[in-house]
Amino acid sequence: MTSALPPGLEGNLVEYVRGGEGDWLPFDQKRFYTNAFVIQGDKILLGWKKRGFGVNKYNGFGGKVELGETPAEAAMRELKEEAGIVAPLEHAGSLLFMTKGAGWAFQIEIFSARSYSGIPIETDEMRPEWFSFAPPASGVFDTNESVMPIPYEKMWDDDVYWLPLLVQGRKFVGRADFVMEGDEFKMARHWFGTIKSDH
Ligand SMILES: Nc1nc2c([nH]c(=O)n2[C@H]2C[C@H](O)[C@@H](COP(=O)(O)OP(=O)(O)OP(=O)(O)O)O2)c(=O)[nH]1
Repeated sequence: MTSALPPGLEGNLVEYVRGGEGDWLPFDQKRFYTNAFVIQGDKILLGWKKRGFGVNKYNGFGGKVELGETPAEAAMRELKEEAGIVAPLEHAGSLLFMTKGAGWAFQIEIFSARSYSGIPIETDEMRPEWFSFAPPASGVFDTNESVMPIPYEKMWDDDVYWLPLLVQGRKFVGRADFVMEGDEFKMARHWFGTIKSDH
């Protein structure tokens, strides 16, 4: 399917999902961030963000790319700083994330790994917790399950569109624009694609 890519995205992308309305938000520069997810069997490690941007949401581990670092180096550093573990991270996708009024965009390089060493620990920034991405044998999750399903309702609104691709090992590129509604960020428009050679 051919459709115009949102501003700021490029490459040989095939639309996977889009939604929302209104103009894409304008930006004049990108700032670079990382986010890393560790998978073990049918479980994924998320962290409950205890402070700062995205507080009180579950997310992968990540933050700003510092001067002189590559995104891959920053992703390794942040995973160690925020969860206390080391993992062979591989690039999984890219997300251009905008908030209304900022005037600049977050360029977030997303990484994943299927093994790790060390023991996940709670840090000042994150409380790590395992979640399941496989449906339980019964088809229904009950609250006595020791590992709960991925808590999309407590994550950024766009994650539900690309985290399943990450779990499947399919590379993705997307954009998500957010506006404030009361004291909450709400997604106003989004577009996600997969990379053509991936098909
Ligand atoms: N899953 C997901 N993560 C997002 C979205 N938007 C967004 O900024 N993030 C991530 C990218 C970064 O990992 C994190 C924001 O970085 P941060 O503010 O924690 O950066 P930092 O750790 O360097 O900050 P600090 O320690 O210097 O205070 O949130 C999103 O829509 N979905």
